[in-house]
Amino acid sequence: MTAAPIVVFDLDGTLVDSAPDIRAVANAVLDHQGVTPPLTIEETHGFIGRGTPHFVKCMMDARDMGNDPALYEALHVDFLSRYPDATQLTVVFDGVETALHDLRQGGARLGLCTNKPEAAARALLEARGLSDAFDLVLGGDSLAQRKPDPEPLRTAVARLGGGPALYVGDSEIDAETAQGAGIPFVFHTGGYPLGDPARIEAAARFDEFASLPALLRDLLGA
Ligand SMILES: O=C(O)COP(=O)(O)O
Ligand SMILES: [Mg+2]
Repeated sequence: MTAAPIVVFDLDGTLVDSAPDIRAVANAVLDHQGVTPPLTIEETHGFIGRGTPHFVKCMMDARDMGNDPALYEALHVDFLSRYPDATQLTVVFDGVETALHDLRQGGARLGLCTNKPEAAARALLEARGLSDAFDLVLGGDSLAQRKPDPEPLRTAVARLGGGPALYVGDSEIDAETAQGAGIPFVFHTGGYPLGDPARIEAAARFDEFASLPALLRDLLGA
């Protein structure tokens, strides 16, 4: 019997538009320090993708807050403490639930491999009724390495039992991660790509979740 296919998803910008919640967390942290002006949504989009340590550094740079390690640490701790409660402004992209359901019905094992901290990722899945959709969740702080290091994706696939796998993401970080892990990358073009989307190499690209199950089945030859 051949192994059931594995599909691993990124979270922010791939399954959900979470930038408004991430922006709200950042602005609560800035406000607590008395720093203005708040981050714009465009700035927020540009800082998402490499996890919270990178986000907080970008935020400090953008508001000329210097690079004192103690201040960075305090801001990061504050950011992490607020993050799991920030779920109200996040919108699940149209068709995600149905696509995940279809894939499971077709026998796929589904994983989540995000740079969002695991507690915040699990809280968001819970708040949006998506917890049961995944057999495995790895966050940016679940392992010693985070994306674009391929280790979290490799680990996700191994823990899901190994075999044919695809990675679905929205940024050059995800493309690099998939390439490093030797897993075909499927590019959701409606997220936070960071670099020029035209330069992101992918086995396939999509912007409508309704088309995803058939696209993935084609790629998997299933
Ligand atoms: O938290 C981030 O910076 C990005 O999260 P993602 O890996 O789900 O896109
Ligand atoms: Mg993403």
